[in-house]
Amino acid sequence: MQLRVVDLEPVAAGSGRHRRSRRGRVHGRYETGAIPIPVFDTEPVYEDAEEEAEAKPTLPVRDAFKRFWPLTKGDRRWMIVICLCVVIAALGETAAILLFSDLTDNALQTGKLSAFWAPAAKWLGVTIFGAGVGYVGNSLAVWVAERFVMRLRGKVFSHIQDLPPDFFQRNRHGDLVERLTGDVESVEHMVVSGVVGTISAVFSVVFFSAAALYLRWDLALATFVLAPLFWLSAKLFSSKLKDVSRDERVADGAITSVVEESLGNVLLTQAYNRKRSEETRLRKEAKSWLTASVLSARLSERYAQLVEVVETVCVLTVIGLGAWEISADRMTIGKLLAFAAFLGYLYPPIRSLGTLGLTLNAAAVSAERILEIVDTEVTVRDPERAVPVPRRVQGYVEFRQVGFRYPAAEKNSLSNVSFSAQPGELVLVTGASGAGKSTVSKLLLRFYDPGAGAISLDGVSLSDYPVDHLRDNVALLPQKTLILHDTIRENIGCGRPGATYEEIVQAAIDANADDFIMALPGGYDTPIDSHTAELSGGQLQRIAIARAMLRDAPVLVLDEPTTGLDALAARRVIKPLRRLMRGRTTIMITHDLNLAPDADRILVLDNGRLVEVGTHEQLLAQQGAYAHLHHSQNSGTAIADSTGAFRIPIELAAENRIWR
Ligand SMILES: Nc1ncnc2c1ncn2[C@@H]1O[C@H](COP(=O)(O)OP(=O)(O)OP(=O)(O)O)[C@@H](O)[C@H]1O
Repeated sequence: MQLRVVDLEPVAAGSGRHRRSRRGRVHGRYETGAIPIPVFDTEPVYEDAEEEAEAKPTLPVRDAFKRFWPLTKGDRRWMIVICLCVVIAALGETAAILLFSDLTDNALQTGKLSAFWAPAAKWLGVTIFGAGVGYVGNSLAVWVAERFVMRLRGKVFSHIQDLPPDFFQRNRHGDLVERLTGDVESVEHMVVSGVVGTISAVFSVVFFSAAALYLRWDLALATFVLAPLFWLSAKLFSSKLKDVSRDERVADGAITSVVEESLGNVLLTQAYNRKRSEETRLRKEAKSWLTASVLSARLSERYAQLVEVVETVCVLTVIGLGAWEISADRMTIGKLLAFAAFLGYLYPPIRSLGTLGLTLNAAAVSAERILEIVDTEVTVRDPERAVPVPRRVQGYVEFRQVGFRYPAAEKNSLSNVSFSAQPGELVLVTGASGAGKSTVSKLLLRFYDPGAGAISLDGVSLSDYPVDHLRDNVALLPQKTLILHDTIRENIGCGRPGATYEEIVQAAIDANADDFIMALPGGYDTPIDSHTAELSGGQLQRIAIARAMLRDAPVLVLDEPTTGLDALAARRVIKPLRRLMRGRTTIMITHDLNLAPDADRILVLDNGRLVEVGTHEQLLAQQGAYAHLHHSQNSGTAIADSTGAFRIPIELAAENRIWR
């Protein structure tokens, strides 16, 4: 009938990848091996060792608790039920021990079997009842704790998806994953398990102390005097364990980083014969990890053994005192055994309460890390009051004196940019690397709102469109081909949820993708991802084009659609792209001036300013920035783009007029 619902001891060592979940864990009756390693195992895996060593929670535990407590709404009644189960189970255990004492004194000592049955039946009854209560309480505790984790993770996940692109540039993905997993669980240790566990520990201590006092108040007082020894042991080891466990986590994080980076750069490693140096890097980090984890294990073991010794000292002291009392005929053997049993129950919750502060501090660090996400403001929201907007826009785009600066940037990325695109027009935005081209696309998709000026679609400010509605009307084909880890069918189908199989196939046919998809053994049901070996970069791009076809948005934003493709692959992509652009307003961000003659208008950006506007012929005639860019490509003086790739000279494509 054990019901120590929650482990109050600090989270076990190891980073998220090596963490052992301790939620819902039930204390063992005489458990001394639960090693309270005071680890803040929720700090960023990727931070510098020095930085990490200094990380301390600056958020008071009480404030952290207040921020997350509202998430228990709806489950608080269950938490009360769990606490009731805890109280009943503690009472049951107390009763069982008293019955055991009764049984020993009345049945065993008197040697009459008839004296056995009544207390034995009561003891069995109490145990069965307690087992039922324990089962209900423990199951409920795990259920409530998991629901809290699910709710908190869902909330943070939902918020994170609305955050602007610069948030993801500032935070490493591995660290965000860690916050959504390990940190969320750590907060649960404070809010749900923490509350239930504290109540559980307090009631256990009260009942077992009361029973011990009832049995023998003088022996009970001796027990209480010895209890601080547990607290002293925890204190003796806590700071050392904290430091060494942090080192372990830092090393663990470093290993993860090396592996992640190495796998991500495997081509570089192989092409430049860096295998040895990568292995050396891993070995170096693995050595630090080994040292730290062995040290941590040794310290933990020493702590566990010390607690064993302390507990044995306490039990022996009490038994010694008891033996003295028995020899003087002031105590029965049954009472002494019952008393020793109470000690076995009493010390674990005392130990838990002693290390409560460490658990809460660890959770407060996690809470801080989660709040950093939750408190990051979503920069774009739906309009507060509904404005009538067309369901499907015509595609008239206008930028009016738009200025924009990224959060925390020192200078504007766009200044005073004005242009317009009529429905069905192709507007090409070009300029040197860093000129602000991609920023135009981010503002059009409303990842950010402009700091100055206005952007409108069909004459309605973008901020007056509900965000989802706007993005239904403006489709983005980004520079990096975005491929889901799913089947080809799903990858195309996500362009328009609910699209039929026939519509998906038609989109693939229009994107010149059907042939190579059907040549795959699994056809449209072939699972793919962005590193899939069966498909080339150009083929993946055509799947992305098919997705955009299916989306059928009146406005299209193409961000460097041929970047990363060789001339042949680029040529294969261009036909379907032209099909996609037909009848839609297209804003094409590109360095590649091969595409310029097709454009109705070309915008040349320089340092965030619009320096030239016109058709290909007009701008060439002007002999300005555009003519210079064009000349660079045309003369073979290849210019490097943001990715360091060099553009093909314009003659290459001009031979075939691939855009025509
Ligand atoms: N998240 C950001 N925070 C601060 N500055 C940024 C951010 N993103 C971009 N910038 C800056 O804004 C300017 C314009 O960037 P943008 O990506 O629009 O240029 P681009 O013309 O598309 O460049 P490229 O051709 O290299 O992709 C650059 O100076 C860039 O450093």
